Amino acid sequence: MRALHFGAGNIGRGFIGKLLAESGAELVFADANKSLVDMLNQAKEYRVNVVGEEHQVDVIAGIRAVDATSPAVVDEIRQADLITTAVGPQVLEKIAGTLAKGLQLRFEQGDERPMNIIACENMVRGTSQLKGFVLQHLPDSYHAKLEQCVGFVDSAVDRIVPPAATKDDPLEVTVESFSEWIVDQTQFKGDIPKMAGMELTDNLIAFVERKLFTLNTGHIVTAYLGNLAGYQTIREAIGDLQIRQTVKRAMEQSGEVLVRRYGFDRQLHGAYIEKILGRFANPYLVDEIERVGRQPLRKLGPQDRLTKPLLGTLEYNLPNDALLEGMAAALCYRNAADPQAVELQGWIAEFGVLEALCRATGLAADSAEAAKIVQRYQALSGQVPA
Ligand SMILES: NC(=O)c1ccc[n+]([C@@H]2O[C@H](COP(=O)([O-])OP(=O)(O)OC[C@H]3O[C@@H](n4cnc5c(N)ncnc54)[C@H](O)[C@@H]3O)[C@@H](O)[C@H]2O)c1
Ligand SMILES: O=P(O)(O)OC[C@@H](O)[C@@H](O)[C@H](O)[C@H](O)CO
Repeated sequence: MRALHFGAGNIGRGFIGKLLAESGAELVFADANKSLVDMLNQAKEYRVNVVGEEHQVDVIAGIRAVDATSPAVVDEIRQADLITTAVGPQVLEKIAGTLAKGLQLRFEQGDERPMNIIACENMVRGTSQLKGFVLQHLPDSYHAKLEQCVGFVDSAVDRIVPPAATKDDPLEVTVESFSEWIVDQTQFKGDIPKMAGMELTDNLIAFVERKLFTLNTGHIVTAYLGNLAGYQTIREAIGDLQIRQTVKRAMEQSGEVLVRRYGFDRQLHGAYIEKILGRFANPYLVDEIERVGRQPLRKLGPQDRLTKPLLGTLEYNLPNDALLEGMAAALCYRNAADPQAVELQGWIAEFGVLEALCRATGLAADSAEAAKIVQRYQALSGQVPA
Protein backbone atom coordinates (compact mmCIF):
# COMPACT_ATOMS: atom_id res chain seq x y z
CA MET A 1 0.00 0.00 0.00
CA ARG A 2 1.28 3.42 -0.94
CA ALA A 3 0.31 5.98 1.71
CA LEU A 4 0.69 9.74 1.52
CA HIS A 5 0.21 11.64 4.77
CA PHE A 6 -0.26 15.43 4.77
CA GLY A 7 1.13 17.10 7.90
CA ALA A 8 4.30 15.65 9.43
CA GLY A 9 3.63 17.38 12.75
CA ASN A 10 2.86 15.95 16.17
CA ILE A 11 -0.06 13.68 15.31
CA GLY A 12 1.26 12.99 11.80
CA ARG A 13 4.59 11.59 13.00
CA GLY A 14 3.42 10.45 16.43
CA PHE A 15 0.27 8.61 15.50
CA ILE A 16 -1.06 8.28 11.95
CA GLY A 17 2.30 8.08 10.14
CA LYS A 18 3.60 5.64 12.75
CA LEU A 19 0.55 3.44 12.33
CA LEU A 20 0.76 3.47 8.54
CA ALA A 21 4.47 2.61 8.53
CA GLU A 22 4.02 -0.12 11.13
CA SER A 23 1.25 -1.62 8.98
CA GLY A 24 3.74 -2.05 6.15
CA ALA A 25 2.67 0.90 4.00
CA GLU A 26 5.23 2.70 1.85
CA LEU A 27 4.94 6.04 3.61
CA VAL A 28 5.53 9.53 2.23
CA PHE A 29 4.88 12.66 4.32
CA ALA A 30 3.78 15.86 2.58
CA ASP A 31 4.42 19.00 4.61
CA ALA A 32 4.59 22.74 3.91
CA ASN A 33 7.52 23.14 6.28
CA LYS A 34 10.52 22.72 3.96
CA SER A 35 13.14 22.28 6.67
CA LEU A 36 11.04 19.50 8.23
CA VAL A 37 10.77 17.84 4.81
CA ASP A 38 14.55 18.09 4.35
CA MET A 39 15.25 16.64 7.78
CA LEU A 40 12.91 13.70 7.18
CA ASN A 41 14.50 13.00 3.80
CA GLN A 42 17.94 13.13 5.27
CA ALA A 43 17.21 10.91 8.26
CA LYS A 44 14.70 8.61 6.50
CA GLU A 45 13.51 7.66 9.98
CA TYR A 46 12.44 9.18 13.28
CA ARG A 47 11.87 8.09 16.86
CA VAL A 48 8.60 7.93 18.72
CA ASN A 49 8.87 7.98 22.47
CA VAL A 50 5.75 6.27 23.87
CA VAL A 51 5.34 7.31 27.50
CA GLY A 52 3.06 6.03 30.23
CA GLU A 53 3.36 3.41 32.94
CA GLU A 54 5.84 1.75 30.60
CA HIS A 55 8.18 3.59 28.25
CA GLN A 56 9.18 2.42 24.83
CA VAL A 57 11.01 3.96 21.90
CA ASP A 58 9.85 2.98 18.41
CA VAL A 59 11.88 3.82 15.34
CA ILE A 60 9.81 4.54 12.25
CA ALA A 61 12.13 3.77 9.35
CA GLY A 62 12.07 3.78 5.55
CA ILE A 63 10.05 6.98 5.21
CA ARG A 64 10.51 9.94 2.91
CA ALA A 65 8.89 13.35 2.55
CA VAL A 66 7.80 15.80 -0.10
CA ASP A 67 7.23 19.54 -0.05
CA ALA A 68 3.44 19.89 -0.03
CA THR A 69 3.69 23.19 -1.91
CA SER A 70 5.84 21.79 -4.75
CA PRO A 71 4.58 20.24 -8.03
CA ALA A 72 6.13 16.90 -6.95
CA VAL A 73 3.31 16.33 -4.49
CA VAL A 74 0.78 16.10 -7.35
CA ASP A 75 2.45 12.96 -8.65
CA GLU A 76 2.56 11.47 -5.15
CA ILE A 77 -1.20 12.00 -4.93
CA ARG A 78 -1.67 10.36 -8.33
CA GLN A 79 0.07 7.22 -7.15
CA ALA A 80 -1.33 6.88 -3.64
CA ASP A 81 -3.68 4.15 -2.42
CA LEU A 82 -4.41 5.94 0.84
CA ILE A 83 -4.12 9.64 1.68
CA THR A 84 -4.40 10.82 5.27
CA THR A 85 -4.15 14.32 6.76
CA ALA A 86 -3.32 15.86 10.14
CA VAL A 87 -2.76 19.49 9.18
CA GLY A 88 -5.38 21.32 11.26
CA PRO A 89 -9.03 21.93 10.34
CA GLN A 90 -8.36 25.32 8.74
CA VAL A 91 -5.73 23.87 6.38
CA LEU A 92 -8.02 21.30 4.68
CA GLU A 93 -9.36 23.98 2.34
CA LYS A 94 -5.78 24.93 1.42
CA ILE A 95 -4.68 21.43 0.37
CA ALA A 96 -7.90 20.69 -1.57
CA GLY A 97 -6.67 22.30 -4.81
CA THR A 98 -3.49 20.18 -4.79
CA LEU A 99 -5.50 17.03 -4.08
CA ALA A 100 -7.82 17.84 -6.98
CA LYS A 101 -4.82 18.25 -9.32
CA GLY A 102 -3.40 14.85 -8.33
CA LEU A 103 -6.77 13.15 -8.69
CA GLN A 104 -7.36 14.75 -12.10
CA LEU A 105 -3.97 13.48 -13.27
CA ARG A 106 -4.84 9.99 -12.05
CA PHE A 107 -8.21 10.03 -13.84
CA GLU A 108 -6.63 11.44 -17.04
CA GLN A 109 -4.31 8.44 -17.09
CA GLY A 110 -7.32 6.13 -16.94
CA ASP A 111 -6.36 4.87 -13.48
CA GLU A 112 -9.59 3.60 -11.91
CA ARG A 113 -8.07 1.86 -8.89
CA PRO A 114 -9.84 2.71 -5.65
CA MET A 115 -8.24 5.28 -3.39
CA ASN A 116 -9.26 6.38 0.09
CA ILE A 117 -8.75 9.71 1.83
CA ILE A 118 -9.03 10.12 5.62
CA ALA A 119 -8.75 13.49 7.36
CA CYS A 120 -7.58 12.97 10.95
CA GLU A 121 -8.46 16.35 12.41
CA ASN A 122 -10.34 17.41 15.54
CA MET A 123 -13.61 18.20 13.83
CA VAL A 124 -16.90 16.53 13.01
CA ARG A 125 -16.88 14.89 9.55
CA GLY A 126 -13.69 16.66 8.44
CA THR A 127 -13.15 14.32 5.48
CA SER A 128 -16.62 15.09 4.14
CA GLN A 129 -15.78 18.78 4.35
CA LEU A 130 -12.52 18.12 2.52
CA LYS A 131 -14.46 16.31 -0.20
CA GLY A 132 -16.60 19.44 -0.66
CA PHE A 133 -13.45 21.56 -1.11
CA VAL A 134 -11.92 19.06 -3.55
CA LEU A 135 -15.11 19.06 -5.65
CA GLN A 136 -14.87 22.85 -5.91
CA HIS A 137 -11.44 22.48 -7.55
CA LEU A 138 -12.06 19.41 -9.70
CA PRO A 139 -13.62 20.01 -13.15
CA ASP A 140 -17.25 18.79 -13.30
CA SER A 141 -16.35 16.19 -15.92
CA TYR A 142 -14.38 14.22 -13.25
CA HIS A 143 -17.00 14.33 -10.48
CA ALA A 144 -18.55 10.98 -11.45
CA LYS A 145 -15.10 9.36 -11.52
CA LEU A 146 -14.40 10.76 -8.06
CA GLU A 147 -17.64 9.25 -6.73
CA GLN A 148 -16.76 5.93 -8.35
CA CYS A 149 -13.12 5.61 -7.30
CA VAL A 150 -12.37 7.77 -4.25
CA GLY A 151 -13.62 7.04 -0.76
CA PHE A 152 -13.76 10.05 1.57
CA VAL A 153 -13.72 8.40 4.97
CA ASP A 154 -14.54 10.37 8.12
CA SER A 155 -12.68 9.56 11.31
CA ALA A 156 -12.18 10.30 15.00
CA VAL A 157 -8.61 10.47 16.23
CA ASP A 158 -7.40 10.50 19.81
CA ARG A 159 -3.86 10.56 21.16
CA ILE A 160 -2.29 13.40 23.13
CA VAL A 161 0.88 14.44 21.28
CA PRO A 162 2.53 17.65 22.49
CA PRO A 163 5.54 19.02 20.63
CA ALA A 164 8.57 16.94 21.61
CA ALA A 165 10.43 17.98 24.72
CA THR A 166 13.87 16.92 23.43
CA LYS A 167 15.79 19.61 21.63
CA ASP A 168 18.66 17.42 20.35
CA ASP A 169 16.50 15.42 17.91
CA PRO A 170 13.98 17.69 16.16
CA LEU A 171 12.22 14.73 14.52
CA GLU A 172 11.54 12.81 17.71
CA VAL A 173 8.00 12.91 19.07
CA THR A 174 6.73 11.98 22.50
CA VAL A 175 3.26 10.44 22.66
CA GLU A 176 1.04 9.01 25.37
CA SER A 177 0.47 5.25 25.24
CA PHE A 178 -3.31 5.64 24.73
CA SER A 179 -4.50 5.92 21.15
CA GLU A 180 -7.79 5.57 19.31
CA TRP A 181 -8.50 5.96 15.58
CA ILE A 182 -12.04 5.18 14.51
CA VAL A 183 -13.13 5.38 10.88
CA ASP A 184 -16.46 5.19 9.09
CA GLN A 185 -16.41 1.76 7.43
CA THR A 186 -19.34 2.65 5.17
CA GLN A 187 -17.33 5.24 3.22
CA PHE A 188 -14.40 3.20 1.84
CA LYS A 189 -13.96 2.41 -1.83
CA GLY A 190 -12.41 -0.99 -2.61
CA ASP A 191 -10.92 -3.14 0.14
CA ILE A 192 -10.65 -1.57 3.57
CA PRO A 193 -6.91 -1.29 4.37
CA LYS A 194 -5.92 -3.65 7.18
CA MET A 195 -4.21 -1.68 9.88
CA ALA A 196 -3.66 -2.58 13.50
CA GLY A 197 -4.95 0.36 15.52
CA MET A 198 -7.61 1.50 13.04
CA GLU A 199 -11.09 0.61 14.31
CA LEU A 200 -14.14 0.44 12.08
CA THR A 201 -17.64 1.64 12.88
CA ASP A 202 -20.90 2.32 11.08
CA ASN A 203 -21.88 4.90 13.71
CA LEU A 204 -18.98 7.32 13.46
CA ILE A 205 -20.87 10.46 14.46
CA ALA A 206 -21.42 9.10 17.97
CA PHE A 207 -17.70 8.38 18.41
CA VAL A 208 -16.53 11.69 16.92
CA GLU A 209 -18.83 13.61 19.23
CA ARG A 210 -17.94 11.43 22.21
CA LYS A 211 -14.25 12.26 21.70
CA LEU A 212 -14.52 15.92 20.69
CA PHE A 213 -17.17 16.80 23.28
CA THR A 214 -15.55 14.94 26.17
CA LEU A 215 -11.76 14.93 25.87
CA ASN A 216 -11.46 18.15 23.88
CA THR A 217 -14.15 19.89 25.94
CA GLY A 218 -12.33 18.98 29.15
CA HIS A 219 -8.96 19.84 27.63
CA ILE A 220 -9.99 23.34 26.60
CA VAL A 221 -11.64 24.14 29.93
CA THR A 222 -8.44 22.95 31.66
CA ALA A 223 -6.35 25.16 29.37
CA TYR A 224 -8.35 28.37 29.76
CA LEU A 225 -8.95 28.03 33.52
CA GLY A 226 -5.30 26.99 33.91
CA ASN A 227 -4.19 30.06 31.99
CA LEU A 228 -6.23 32.30 34.28
CA ALA A 229 -4.65 30.66 37.31
CA GLY A 230 -1.16 31.30 35.89
CA TYR A 231 -0.22 27.67 35.07
CA GLN A 232 1.92 26.72 32.06
CA THR A 233 0.97 23.10 31.50
CA ILE A 234 -2.17 20.98 31.42
CA ARG A 235 -0.77 18.74 34.13
CA GLU A 236 -0.23 21.67 36.49
CA ALA A 237 -3.73 22.97 35.79
CA ILE A 238 -5.52 19.65 36.30
CA GLY A 239 -3.58 19.20 39.55
CA ASP A 240 -5.48 22.22 40.90
CA LEU A 241 -8.50 20.73 42.71
CA GLN A 242 -10.83 23.61 41.93
CA ILE A 243 -10.00 23.51 38.21
CA ARG A 244 -10.27 19.72 38.15
CA GLN A 245 -13.77 19.89 39.64
CA THR A 246 -14.97 22.39 37.02
CA VAL A 247 -13.32 20.42 34.19
CA LYS A 248 -14.93 17.18 35.38
CA ARG A 249 -18.31 18.89 35.66
CA ALA A 250 -17.95 20.36 32.16
CA MET A 251 -17.23 16.87 30.77
CA GLU A 252 -20.17 15.45 32.73
CA GLN A 253 -22.50 18.17 31.50
CA SER A 254 -21.42 17.61 27.91
CA GLY A 255 -21.49 13.85 28.55
CA GLU A 256 -25.11 13.86 29.66
CA VAL A 257 -26.01 15.30 26.25
CA LEU A 258 -24.06 12.46 24.58
CA VAL A 259 -25.75 9.86 26.77
CA ARG A 260 -29.20 11.20 25.84
CA ARG A 261 -28.36 11.68 22.16
CA TYR A 262 -26.46 8.48 21.43
CA GLY A 263 -27.53 6.16 24.23
CA PHE A 264 -24.03 5.72 25.69
CA ASP A 265 -24.03 3.82 28.97
CA ARG A 266 -23.90 6.49 31.71
CA GLN A 267 -21.60 4.49 33.97
CA LEU A 268 -19.16 3.63 31.20
CA HIS A 269 -19.16 7.26 30.12
CA GLY A 270 -18.27 8.22 33.70
CA ALA A 271 -15.31 5.82 33.51
CA TYR A 272 -14.32 7.36 30.14
CA ILE A 273 -14.23 10.80 31.83
CA GLU A 274 -12.12 9.50 34.74
CA LYS A 275 -9.66 7.96 32.31
CA ILE A 276 -9.37 11.27 30.44
CA LEU A 277 -8.68 13.14 33.69
CA GLY A 278 -5.85 10.66 34.29
CA ARG A 279 -4.50 11.30 30.79
CA PHE A 280 -4.45 15.08 31.43
CA ALA A 281 -2.39 14.41 34.57
CA ASN A 282 0.14 12.16 32.73
CA PRO A 283 3.43 12.90 34.53
CA TYR A 284 5.49 11.89 31.49
CA LEU A 285 4.03 14.48 29.09
CA VAL A 286 4.74 18.20 29.04
CA ASP A 287 1.69 19.61 27.29
CA GLU A 288 1.66 23.40 27.24
CA ILE A 289 -1.58 25.28 27.84
CA GLU A 290 -0.61 27.34 24.80
CA ARG A 291 -0.91 24.27 22.51
CA VAL A 292 -4.23 23.08 23.89
CA GLY A 293 -5.65 26.62 24.03
CA ARG A 294 -4.59 27.44 20.45
CA GLN A 295 -7.06 29.14 18.10
CA PRO A 296 -9.77 30.20 20.57
CA LEU A 297 -12.12 31.37 17.79
CA ARG A 298 -12.13 27.82 16.34
CA LYS A 299 -12.66 26.38 19.81
CA LEU A 300 -15.60 28.72 20.49
CA GLY A 301 -17.18 28.02 17.08
CA PRO A 302 -20.83 26.82 16.87
CA GLN A 303 -19.85 23.24 15.92
CA ASP A 304 -16.92 22.92 18.28
CA ARG A 305 -16.16 21.65 21.79
CA LEU A 306 -17.77 24.37 23.91
CA THR A 307 -20.75 25.82 22.06
CA LYS A 308 -22.09 22.56 20.57
CA PRO A 309 -22.30 20.80 23.97
CA LEU A 310 -23.85 23.95 25.46
CA LEU A 311 -26.55 23.91 22.78
CA GLY A 312 -27.11 20.23 23.60
CA THR A 313 -27.76 21.07 27.26
CA LEU A 314 -30.43 23.55 26.13
CA GLU A 315 -32.00 20.94 23.86
CA TYR A 316 -32.31 18.44 26.74
CA ASN A 317 -32.83 21.05 29.48
CA LEU A 318 -29.69 20.06 31.41
CA PRO A 319 -27.30 21.94 33.72
CA ASN A 320 -24.46 23.76 31.98
CA ASP A 321 -22.74 26.09 34.48
CA ALA A 322 -19.28 24.49 34.01
CA LEU A 323 -19.51 24.81 30.23
CA LEU A 324 -20.48 28.48 30.64
CA GLU A 325 -17.50 28.95 32.95
CA GLY A 326 -15.20 27.46 30.32
CA MET A 327 -16.60 29.81 27.69
CA ALA A 328 -16.13 32.84 29.95
CA ALA A 329 -12.51 31.72 30.54
CA ALA A 330 -12.05 31.36 26.76
CA LEU A 331 -13.01 35.03 26.35
CA CYS A 332 -10.25 35.92 28.81
CA TYR A 333 -7.58 34.06 26.83
CA ARG A 334 -4.72 36.35 25.76
CA ASN A 335 -1.72 35.26 23.77
CA ALA A 336 0.16 37.68 21.54
CA ALA A 337 1.62 34.71 19.59
CA ASP A 338 -1.81 33.30 18.67
CA PRO A 339 -3.50 35.32 15.90
CA GLN A 340 -6.99 34.08 16.87
CA ALA A 341 -6.44 35.09 20.52
CA VAL A 342 -5.34 38.53 19.31
CA GLU A 343 -8.39 38.76 17.04
CA LEU A 344 -10.75 37.74 19.84
CA GLN A 345 -9.31 40.37 22.19
CA GLY A 346 -9.55 42.88 19.34
CA TRP A 347 -13.28 42.13 18.95
CA ILE A 348 -13.81 42.51 22.71
CA ALA A 349 -12.01 45.87 22.68
CA GLU A 350 -13.87 47.11 19.59
CA PHE A 351 -17.39 45.72 20.00
CA GLY A 352 -17.64 44.76 23.65
CA VAL A 353 -17.64 41.29 25.15
CA LEU A 354 -21.27 40.40 24.36
CA GLU A 355 -20.93 41.04 20.65
CA ALA A 356 -17.54 39.31 20.53
CA LEU A 357 -19.07 36.25 22.21
CA CYS A 358 -22.01 36.18 19.79
CA ARG A 359 -19.75 36.58 16.74
CA ALA A 360 -17.54 33.72 17.88
CA THR A 361 -20.25 31.29 19.01
CA GLY A 362 -23.38 32.25 17.10
CA LEU A 363 -25.29 32.56 20.41
CA ALA A 364 -28.13 35.10 20.39
CA ALA A 365 -27.25 38.36 22.13
CA ASP A 366 -30.51 38.27 24.10
CA SER A 367 -30.07 34.66 25.27
CA ALA A 368 -29.83 33.85 28.97
CA GLU A 369 -26.63 31.86 28.29
CA ALA A 370 -24.85 34.81 26.65
CA ALA A 371 -25.80 36.98 29.66
CA LYS A 372 -24.45 34.37 32.09
CA ILE A 373 -21.17 34.00 30.17
CA VAL A 374 -20.68 37.76 30.10
CA GLN A 375 -21.38 37.96 33.82
CA ARG A 376 -18.77 35.27 34.56
CA TYR A 377 -16.34 36.95 32.13
CA GLN A 378 -16.64 40.20 34.12
CA ALA A 379 -15.79 38.30 37.30
CA LEU A 380 -12.93 36.30 35.76
CA SER A 381 -11.32 39.05 33.68
CA GLY A 382 -9.91 40.60 36.86
CA GLN A 383 -7.72 37.48 37.15
CA VAL A 384 -6.17 37.67 33.64
CA PRO A 385 -2.39 37.24 34.01
CA ALA A 386 -0.35 40.26 32.93
N1 LIG B 1 -1.50 16.81 18.83
C1 LIG B 1 -2.55 16.16 19.30
O1 LIG B 1 -2.60 15.82 20.49
C2 LIG B 1 -3.72 15.85 18.39
C3 LIG B 1 -4.51 14.75 18.71
C4 LIG B 1 -5.61 14.44 17.92
C5 LIG B 1 -5.87 15.22 16.81
N2 LIG B 1 -5.08 16.27 16.52
C6 LIG B 1 -5.40 17.02 15.32
O2 LIG B 1 -4.42 16.75 14.33
C7 LIG B 1 -4.23 17.91 13.53
C8 LIG B 1 -2.76 18.32 13.56
O3 LIG B 1 -2.40 18.63 14.89
P1 LIG B 1 -0.89 18.59 15.38
O4 LIG B 1 -0.92 18.74 16.85
O5 LIG B 1 -0.20 17.44 14.79
O6 LIG B 1 -0.36 19.95 14.72
P2 LIG B 1 1.11 20.30 14.21
O7 LIG B 1 1.15 21.77 14.09
O8 LIG B 1 2.13 19.61 15.06
O9 LIG B 1 1.18 19.62 12.75
C9 LIG B 1 0.58 20.15 11.63
C10 LIG B 1 1.53 19.97 10.46
O10 LIG B 1 0.84 20.37 9.26
C11 LIG B 1 1.78 21.06 8.46
N3 LIG B 1 1.07 21.90 7.49
C12 LIG B 1 0.52 23.13 7.67
N4 LIG B 1 -0.01 23.57 6.52
C13 LIG B 1 0.20 22.60 5.59
C14 LIG B 1 -0.11 22.47 4.22
N5 LIG B 1 -0.74 23.43 3.56
N6 LIG B 1 0.27 21.35 3.58
C15 LIG B 1 0.92 20.36 4.25
N7 LIG B 1 1.25 20.44 5.55
C16 LIG B 1 0.89 21.54 6.21
C17 LIG B 1 2.64 21.86 9.44
O11 LIG B 1 3.85 22.27 8.87
C18 LIG B 1 2.79 20.82 10.56
O12 LIG B 1 3.95 20.05 10.35
C19 LIG B 1 -5.18 18.98 14.08
O13 LIG B 1 -6.39 18.93 13.40
C20 LIG B 1 -5.39 18.52 15.51
O14 LIG B 1 -6.59 18.96 16.04
C21 LIG B 1 -4.00 16.61 17.28
O1 LIG C 1 -5.79 19.98 18.33
P1 LIG C 1 -6.79 21.03 18.78
O2 LIG C 1 -6.27 22.40 18.73
O3 LIG C 1 -8.13 20.85 18.13
O4 LIG C 1 -7.05 20.69 20.33
C1 LIG C 1 -5.99 20.72 21.25
C2 LIG C 1 -5.97 19.43 22.06
O5 LIG C 1 -7.14 19.36 22.83
C3 LIG C 1 -5.90 18.21 21.14
O6 LIG C 1 -4.85 18.28 20.23
C4 LIG C 1 -5.77 16.92 21.98
O7 LIG C 1 -4.48 16.79 22.46
C5 LIG C 1 -6.12 15.72 21.10
O8 LIG C 1 -7.37 15.90 20.53
C6 LIG C 1 -6.06 14.43 21.87
O9 LIG C 1 -6.56 13.40 21.08
